[in-house]
Amino acid sequence: MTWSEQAWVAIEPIYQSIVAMPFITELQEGNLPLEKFQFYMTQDSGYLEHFGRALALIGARASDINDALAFMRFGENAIVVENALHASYFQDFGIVERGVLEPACHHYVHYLKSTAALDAVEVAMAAVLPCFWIYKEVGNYIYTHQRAIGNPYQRWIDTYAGEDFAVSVRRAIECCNRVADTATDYMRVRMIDAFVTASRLEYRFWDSAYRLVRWE
Ligand SMILES: Cc1ncc(CO)c(N)n1
Ligand SMILES: Cc1ncsc1CCO
Repeated sequence: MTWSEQAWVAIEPIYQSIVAMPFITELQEGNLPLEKFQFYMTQDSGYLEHFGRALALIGARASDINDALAFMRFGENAIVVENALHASYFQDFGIVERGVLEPACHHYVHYLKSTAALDAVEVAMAAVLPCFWIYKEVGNYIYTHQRAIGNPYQRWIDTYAGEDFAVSVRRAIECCNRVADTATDYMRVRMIDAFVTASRLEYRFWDSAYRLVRWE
């Protein structure tokens, strides 16, 4: 099994709980309450900025120059997507400002930034992979299962189900497999652990948006 196949097996139960969660089923049906989507959008805007910074840092630390270039571009794209959210989705969904990073988002971005800064670069690549891969799978899942016509969240679905995003996802998976190929068994295990941790934080991110979890 390749590293990525092994990693996906490790998170399959988490992925199955993600596609079953009300945030996702209601997004798919187009009946997710606006307030929950607005909460998600503001948090995701903060997420994408910090995620972009973490990706650029991984790029700076990558051993292979092509991996460095790939991750710097991912970082750039994440910030471009953030800017697009601000320019259009915020207006479309009546969001005035981003506000603070609430607990789930705060936890996730700081996990990614500290891993990118202080852990082995292979582990950092594995930690950011769920952000690519799970979104792709969820985007595809919603796209193939949706029945609603005129879904207000269609643009979100199209972004992650689209081919541009798929290209980045394949590239990120390929980087992880390549670094895993020459890594020690111990490093490969730490990469899996990081992949699992980030997948749990993906679950939390949606769950907290659904429940509107804010700082006390
Ligand atoms: C929380 C989260 N994870 C992954 C992505 C994919 O970019 C996103 N936009 N938000
Ligand atoms: C993973 C990811 N999410 C938004 S942009 C980006 C990098 C894709 O190039």
